[in-house]
Amino acid sequence: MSGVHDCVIAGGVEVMSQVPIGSNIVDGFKAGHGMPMSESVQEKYRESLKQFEEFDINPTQFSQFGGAELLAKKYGLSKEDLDRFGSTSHQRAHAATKAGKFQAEVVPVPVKASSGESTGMLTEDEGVRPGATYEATAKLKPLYKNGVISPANASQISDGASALLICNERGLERLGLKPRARICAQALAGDDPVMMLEGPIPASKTCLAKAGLAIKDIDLYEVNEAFAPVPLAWCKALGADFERLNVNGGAMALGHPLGATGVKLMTTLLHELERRKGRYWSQHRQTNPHPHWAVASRPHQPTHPPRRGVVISAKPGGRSVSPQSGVSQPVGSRRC
Ligand SMILES: CC(=O)SCCNC(=O)CCNC(=O)[C@H](O)C(C)(C)COP(=O)(O)OP(=O)(O)OC[C@H]1O[C@@H](n2cnc3c(N)ncnc32)[C@H](O)[C@@H]1OP(=O)(O)O
Repeated sequence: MSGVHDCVIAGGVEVMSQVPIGSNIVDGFKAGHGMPMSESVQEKYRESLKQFEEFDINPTQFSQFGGAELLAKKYGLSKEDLDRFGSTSHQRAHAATKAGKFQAEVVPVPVKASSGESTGMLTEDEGVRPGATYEATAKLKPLYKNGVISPANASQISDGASALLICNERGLERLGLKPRARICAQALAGDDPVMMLEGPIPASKTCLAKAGLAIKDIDLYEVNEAFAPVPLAWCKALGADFERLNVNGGAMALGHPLGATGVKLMTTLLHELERRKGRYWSQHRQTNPHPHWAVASRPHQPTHPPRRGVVISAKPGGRSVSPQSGVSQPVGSRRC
């Protein structure tokens, strides 16, 4: 809001089935606008990009898939670690769906067949595999030579939408609303653009310092499962408790409709924290090509439950190639 607006609707709509990740790069290239990774940028990171050779990944490109492989290697995460987490994500998402935990936060979507005929309402996220087991995920081959990333430990390509109203005190007064949560601190961090997926770690450390909190103070955390190594590396680096991480499953099961994911995570966290009568939650995601973001919040008095759309699984149509840049904010200290 940056001191400009009193009320802001944050959210996003993503139709990855029609507009795959990286489409703007592909279309821009076809239109003669070149590629985002110029030769000078590639030259700057030439030595670092050589790390991709081990996985037979084109070393002239910055790839999130490559970044996920590098992250797993750096944090000593095996394919078994990632696959176990992948199946846990499905099991947790299935248990939460079955228990009706998402009902209050999901806006059912009317569905039409391609013939135009109405086929009813879609009320649940589509990507969850009720019978997911480690044994089944372990059978999937890695996408790259010497790699550990497979479809079962990467986020799903999905369609989805979400929205959230954020106000300052004046905005709340004007609209006559009681808030459900207060944002205590936020942080952005830029990080290694080749590894690229490690950014939630410095962003989280800055955010905790700004909030005057330690990781042990946080009751629940959501770290986006863009790829399984992202939350697992984050957990190791922060000394966080796995049992408080993505407790209702994450993007490996529920999908990652890019522009909608941030608000979806916040909505799910708020509902779960209220159920548990917890105090603080934190949320982290890598937002290539933007800086990585972390936010610590705590609940306020509940009024109207926030809602989100269902996440609809879709077949992938493209691969992503994203650079990432950004700045770290200065660390101030404030107790929430
Ligand atoms: C900034 C950021 O946030 S970065 C993150 C951005 N997001 C991304 O980049 C998306 C990453 N994910 C992807 O690109 C895709 O999901 C991929 C490439 C990993 C996989 O794509 P696909 O191969 O089309 O996936 P698909 O869903 O068909 O699964 C492949 C196979 O694995 C099987 N499978 C997938 N998950 C599981 C599972 N948990 N258990 C058992 N089998 C599984 C599928 O059934 C399928 O089997 P089949 O070939 O016999 O039908």
